[in-house]
Amino acid sequence: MNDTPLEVLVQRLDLDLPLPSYAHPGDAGADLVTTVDVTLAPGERAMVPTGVAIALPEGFVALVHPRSGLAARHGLSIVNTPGTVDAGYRGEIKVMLINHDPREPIELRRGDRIAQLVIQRFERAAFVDVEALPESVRGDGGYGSTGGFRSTESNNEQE
Ligand SMILES: O=c1ccn([C@H]2C[C@H](O)[C@@H](COP(=O)(O)OP(=O)(O)OP(=O)(O)O)O2)c(=O)[nH]1
Ligand SMILES: [Mg+2]
Repeated sequence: MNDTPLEVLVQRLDLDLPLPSYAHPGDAGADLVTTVDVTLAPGERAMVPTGVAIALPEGFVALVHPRSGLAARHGLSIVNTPGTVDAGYRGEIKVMLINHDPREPIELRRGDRIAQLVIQRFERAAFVDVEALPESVRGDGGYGSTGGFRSTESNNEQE
């Protein structure tokens, strides 16, 4: 891993709240907080503001990922996980939270860490229109073609 961090400009739209921050050295995700109190009923979703806008360098994307602890403990996730923040986006980063718990509401307080931002390089593709694709070993097998949980399981109706 490159030791020099990538410089990302952050505009704090709420100066009482912190910049995105990594909990440990080497972490991939920098935590984002909510600027508002919000309660999510079971099954409910909400677009939650984080109080930050960023300017990514060209060729980078920021992905908004759920936090696994909140998912495991409370069933909190993100509807469009991972959310995609484009390099050209200058608006506030928002997180489309969802409460997957069937029974318990989730109460979030302003300043709570609700999601994490992972910054990555990406490739831009030139999409080339062709009539046929090169062959591959997998071919068009998918959607469980290799079996289920155990590799011994029968995997399709042809067997
Ligand atoms: O979790 C997210 C996902 C997206 N965005 C912002 C940044 C992103 O650059 C913009 C557009 O996101 P996306 O391309 O995923 O949404 P879309 O429905 O395709 O909207 P658009 O037509 O604006 O591209 O919304 C967020 O703040 N949080
Ligand atoms: Mg889009």
